[in-house]
Amino acid sequence: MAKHQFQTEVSQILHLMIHSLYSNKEIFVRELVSNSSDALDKLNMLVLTDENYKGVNFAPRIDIVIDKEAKTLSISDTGIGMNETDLVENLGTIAKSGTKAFLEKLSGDQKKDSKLIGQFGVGFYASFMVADKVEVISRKAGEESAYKWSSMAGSEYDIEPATRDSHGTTIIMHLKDDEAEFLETHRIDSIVKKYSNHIPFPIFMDKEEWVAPAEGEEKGHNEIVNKQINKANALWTISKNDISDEEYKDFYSSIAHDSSEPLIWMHNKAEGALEYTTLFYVPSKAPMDLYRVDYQSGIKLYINRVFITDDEKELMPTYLRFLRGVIDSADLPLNVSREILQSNRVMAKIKNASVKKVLGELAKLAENDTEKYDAFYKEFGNVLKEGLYSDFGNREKILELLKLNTLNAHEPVMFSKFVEGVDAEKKEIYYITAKMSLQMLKNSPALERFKAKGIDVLVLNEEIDTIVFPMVSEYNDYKFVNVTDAKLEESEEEKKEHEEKAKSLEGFVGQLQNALGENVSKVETTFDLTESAVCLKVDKEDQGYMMAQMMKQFGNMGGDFPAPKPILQINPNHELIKKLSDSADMNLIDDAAHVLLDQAKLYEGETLADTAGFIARLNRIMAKAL
Ligand SMILES: Nc1ncnc2c1ncn2[C@@H]1O[C@H](COP(=O)(O)OP(=O)(O)OP(=O)(O)O)[C@@H](O)[C@H]1O
Repeated sequence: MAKHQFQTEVSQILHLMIHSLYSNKEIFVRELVSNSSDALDKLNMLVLTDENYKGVNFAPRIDIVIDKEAKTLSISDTGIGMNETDLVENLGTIAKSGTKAFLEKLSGDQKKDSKLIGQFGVGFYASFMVADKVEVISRKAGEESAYKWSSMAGSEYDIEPATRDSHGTTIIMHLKDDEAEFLETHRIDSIVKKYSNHIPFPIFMDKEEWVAPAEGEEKGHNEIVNKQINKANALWTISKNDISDEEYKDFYSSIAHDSSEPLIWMHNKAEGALEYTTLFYVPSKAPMDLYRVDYQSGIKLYINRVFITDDEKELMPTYLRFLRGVIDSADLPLNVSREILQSNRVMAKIKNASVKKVLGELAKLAENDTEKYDAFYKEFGNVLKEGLYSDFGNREKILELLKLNTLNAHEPVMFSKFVEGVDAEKKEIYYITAKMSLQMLKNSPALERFKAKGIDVLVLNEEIDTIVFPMVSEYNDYKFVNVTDAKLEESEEEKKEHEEKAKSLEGFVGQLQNALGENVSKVETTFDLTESAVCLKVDKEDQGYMMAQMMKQFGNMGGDFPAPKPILQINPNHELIKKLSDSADMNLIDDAAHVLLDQAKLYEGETLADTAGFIARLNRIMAKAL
């Protein structure tokens, strides 16, 4: 017998299973049956596509055996099985790099919630919630030797040679004394029906059945019969009308390893030139790895009911990575490889049509059920926005699904609703974007001229907004215009008045410019402000700005690159500017120029490089006023 040490993360998970999790323990059955089903899926594919497995007998079944005397519950399958190396790699380590990070992030309450187990991908270890000792006897298809893995949790496990008549795996759980409920046939029967009714393979168990008295007999009797206890029909192959909501929800739980109800599902059968079925679910809560690069894909690909992969992120675009479900098509070759999948025309067509379908269903939801849509948007709205730059073809549809804050509205509004209010002749969608609080952004001086004219503006304050919206230039025949670039109409009279005023201030502008020197690219008058004295504008002709934009496109979001010099705009109608421009005190003008520039920077959410200088200048100005 060879002793092995668990990888540290496995020990931590086992500790969690044993000491913290106590709600909803029954899901260990779902996890083990799901592993068996995966093992059968894998063998099925190999037998159909790999010469080396041609001789292997594929007789798919899962057997559950209860032994009340020994207090054991066993789950067996005739799947691919594991050899010694597989046992070490699969049941002694955790391959997924995200798992440790999740573990560290879990709060105390979350640690007690076994709903999260599936998300860790630690399904097998759930057996230790109910068992103090677990044995796994397995033989890999096509190999002669069998092995027994056994562990009582803690930090180590054993592997020794064993015997098994044919390929497959048996998990034997020695149940803890207070887990006797899992030795009751009816309990296991109902758990299987709840979570595993629609896995595509039959599950058998001994059940006691009443046999009526035969002729000549007085009394009937109970008999033990080995029976199939699940329906074993792949749910997505059944007609929509024959599936109840409960069945849809239970199937979701079994494929997504999530015990919360899904928010919505979309079941679609395409017939015609291309035949395929899709069943997609939107979870009600974001999976924990949603924002990790190594997130797990939630879509399983089947070809004519034969499982192909659940590890292909290209099946659906990344901005829809929250979807869970199944794609099944009869029009793909069974021995499809990852490379073929990615360049396969049939797959591309299925993907395109599926994306359109999902976006369409989401649009319907937005229209018909605001409450549900809001729940969806809260969890996945920001992920959806990623599609604005990654899925050019569907940009319009994605925009229509967004719910955004605007200058004039108190609550986020649907983008299409916002567009209805946009000037139908000018067709310009104005937006402002910066990562800061919504209130602060709404107070930006750049919005003052829009406030004065009552024009609504999209106020986009999420980090993702600052990345994607500058790349969105159009929506149908509307143009996206950053507020700083917007040219709002002014009358001939206004124009003349502005020109005159600007001319009269030329000298003062020059003084400010001299005072500020290298700190600005220039100073100019603006009539766009109503309340503020000054504001900053980026100089798009500035080389530094162009460089920063280029860096952004190459993925370095501005990084260490020096910020381009701003233009300081002054409001000639502001009391302060009026008084200052009349002053002959050059020291005062010098101090005020710097304070005004710092003030404008603070409005932009920037921090000041020279706080002490700012305070000293401010104090000098105040002292003069006293
Ligand atoms: N019955 C089985 N037959 C063959 N291999 C199995 C079986 N049960 C588990 N395994 C192997 O052990 C690995 C670890 O199983 P575990 O349930 O911990 O995670 P997982 O199944 O990979 O993830 P998830 O539970 O999220 O689906 C599996 O990926 C599989 O390779």
